[in-house]
Amino acid sequence: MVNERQDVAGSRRGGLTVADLVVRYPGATAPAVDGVSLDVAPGSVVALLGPSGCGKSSLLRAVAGLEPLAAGSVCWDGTSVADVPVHRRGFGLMFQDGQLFAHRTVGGNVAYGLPARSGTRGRVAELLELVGLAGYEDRGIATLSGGERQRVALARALAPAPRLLLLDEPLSALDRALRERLAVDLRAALVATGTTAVFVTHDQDEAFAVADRVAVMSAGRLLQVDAPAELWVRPATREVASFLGYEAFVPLDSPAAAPLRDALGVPPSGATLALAEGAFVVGRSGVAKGVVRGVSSRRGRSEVRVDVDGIGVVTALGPVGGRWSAGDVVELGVEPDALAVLDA
Ligand SMILES: Nc1ncnc2c1ncn2[C@@H]1O[C@H](COP(=O)(O)OP(=O)(O)OP(=O)(O)O)[C@@H](O)[C@H]1O
Repeated sequence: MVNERQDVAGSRRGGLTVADLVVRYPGATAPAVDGVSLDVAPGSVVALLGPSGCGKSSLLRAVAGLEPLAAGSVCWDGTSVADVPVHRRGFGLMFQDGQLFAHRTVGGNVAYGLPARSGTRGRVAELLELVGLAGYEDRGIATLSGGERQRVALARALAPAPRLLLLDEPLSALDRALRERLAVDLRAALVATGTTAVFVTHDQDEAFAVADRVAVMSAGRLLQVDAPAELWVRPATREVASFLGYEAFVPLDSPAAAPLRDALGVPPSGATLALAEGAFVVGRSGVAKGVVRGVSSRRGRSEVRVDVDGIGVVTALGPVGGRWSAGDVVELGVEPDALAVLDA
């Protein structure tokens, strides 16, 4: 387990500081959040990433003030918010189903939460433009697609310029293509407004697309907190690596790992090498061989399940339109970006 250690200056640091937080539900055998410490710097976006039931929402809700803390603290700019009621914390919330007001127009939804004064129209227009819905003010909520509704929910959440925006799986009800597009737009809107945010998701790609730092959670604890690229290249443990999508693990000093070591330029050691999908590429100048077990296609590219001696069955990528049959022996090249070395 990692925890972001509070240094001596920790209590003076700006933004959100969660320390040793525990959330326990009545009757549950284990705490839902089990001693989590995490800092979110002003203007930065942190994703809480982990499998279903690991405690992401409980942590978010505790920060919002919607769940009582069994232990630990939640501070903003170094001051505890324990005694501050939910609506006074200045934190915004956005959920999977945007919870829009069906009887209000788009503009009416976005304006909700803004003080009634002149200039509201301009601010609403500005926010709608920010989320890619310029000119939607008078549309009824019932006439919008799911993706448009979440864009309105985002505009509404950003409208009062919350000092912290808490987003609980805001894209997970949408289909994959839309989710990928909205994740990019969501990040752009958060960055453009300088919003400090915590974003809950169980989707690695989404976490990587939206956040400056990703906090990987499991069973109520934080396993690793790092920038996306850092996390991908240096997952701290096998559990983190597996959750990120690494699918095979081999000792770095095993004979089967030799071509992979060469591709990475690392010497043999007691460490473990993790292989993600695409670590092997079919047809690229061969440094290894594999036996084809099955072939599928994703976005035109071939995904070839290959059995590599000493490694096992892994997913290699192949060119568009490649044709292989089970039992074929194929030459494999190596893609270093799909490899990571786990410390011993
Ligand atoms: N109101 C509640 N009462 C009792 N137990 C709860 C309650 N809410 C959550 N839990 C339990 O706490 C644990 C963490 O749940 P939580 O919703 O925080 O996980 P999560 O990572 O957000 O999961 P998901 O991605 O499925 O939403 C789970 O074991 C869950 O069953």
